[in-house]
Amino acid sequence: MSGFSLSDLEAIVSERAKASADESWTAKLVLAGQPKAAKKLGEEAIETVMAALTNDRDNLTYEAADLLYHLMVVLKIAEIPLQDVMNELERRTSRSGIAEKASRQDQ
Ligand SMILES: N=c1c2ncn([C@@H]3O[C@H](COP(=O)(O)OP(=O)(O)OP(=O)(O)O)[C@@H](O)[C@H]3O)c2ncn1[C@@H]1O[C@H](COP(=O)(O)O)[C@@H](O)[C@H]1O
Repeated sequence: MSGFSLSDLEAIVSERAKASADESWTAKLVLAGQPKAAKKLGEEAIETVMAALTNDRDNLTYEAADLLYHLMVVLKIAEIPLQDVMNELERRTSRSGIAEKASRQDQ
């Protein structure tokens, strides 16, 4: 497959958000608003967890794609650019997750 990226998906979601809700799932979710989109994200998260627990690689791959797509829609509705999330992830590369958790427990 190609080098399709989350950034490409963000651009698609942004474009399709402007389409008619009759012909676009993205537009339908955006029109319905964050409560509906976030609920859908939660459902996809649960389906992803179930797929992980059943050791079904194909299903986990499929559900992870659903999850990432719905996360992009939720970020779009919240007007949070993917780059902001990447910046936060980049900021975290300076220390391990274990060290970060320990520093919060010190507080
Ligand atoms: N990546 C996706 C994507 N992943 C999932 N979905 C839709 O999300 C919806 C999920 O609804 P459901 O929960 O009913 O589906 P489900 O999870 O299979 O349901 P179960 O049977 O598992 O309960 C379905 O309509 C899927 O088609 C997506 N819809 C759109 N995209 C991307 O967004 C683009 C624009 O899509 P539209 O906005 O629909 O034009 C597409 O070309 C894709 O690139």
